Amino acid sequence: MSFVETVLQENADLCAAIRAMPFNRALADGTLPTEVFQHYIIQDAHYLEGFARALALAASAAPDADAVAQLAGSGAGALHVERDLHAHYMGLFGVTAADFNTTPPTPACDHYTSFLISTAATCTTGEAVAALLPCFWVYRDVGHDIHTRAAGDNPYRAWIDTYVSDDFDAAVARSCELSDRLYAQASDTVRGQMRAAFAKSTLMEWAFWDSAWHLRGWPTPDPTGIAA
Ligand SMILES: Cc1ncc(C[n+]2csc(CCO)c2C)c(N)n1
Repeated sequence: MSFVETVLQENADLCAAIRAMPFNRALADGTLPTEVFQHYIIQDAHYLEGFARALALAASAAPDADAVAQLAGSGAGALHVERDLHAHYMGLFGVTAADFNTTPPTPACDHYTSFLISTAATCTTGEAVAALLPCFWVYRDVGHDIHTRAAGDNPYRAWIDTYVSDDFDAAVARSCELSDRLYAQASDTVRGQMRAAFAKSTLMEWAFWDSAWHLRGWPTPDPTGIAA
């Protein structure tokens, strides 16, 4: 079995749980509370920067020119496409540059981007590419699922349409092909590491939406609870 076939089978329940999340149900029927989307879009802009950094790092260590071109191009492409989407929605939902600049990444966002960056910096290209793949795969999966159910006047229509476009499908296919190619060339040890990296990032995709739905930030220690 190819890498993609293997990990989709191994993570089928998790992917189904992601499609069923309240955040994604509310996105599909257009009832996602404004406050939740504002929180999400700021965190997603932070995520995107970390994701692009991880791709650039992975590109620098890739085993051949085709992989370097794909990873470096994908990082630049991601920043262009998703930044436009964020700018559109930040404008629509009244999120200002000051709001973004004064809102740090949440634990869910920070953990996910830190994982991607450290994997790209310290592990094999196979592992890095496997860690980066759920970003593409999960959004394609959720995008198609929501698209079939979403109402025409849904305020999140532009968001949904981005992830069912032919361009996005082609980008997902290229990421799957690179993962399959590196998996086919990898040792059993690296293959296991690639499957684990994919599962971990998929779980962090779940955690990212869960955190946004609950408007989670950093815990704030109670100074009165500190022993004298
Ligand atoms: C937490 C989180 N995960 C994945 C994506 C989707 N995404 C971000 S960059 C990129 C590559 C090309 O557009 C894709 C698919 C997101 N927005 N937020």
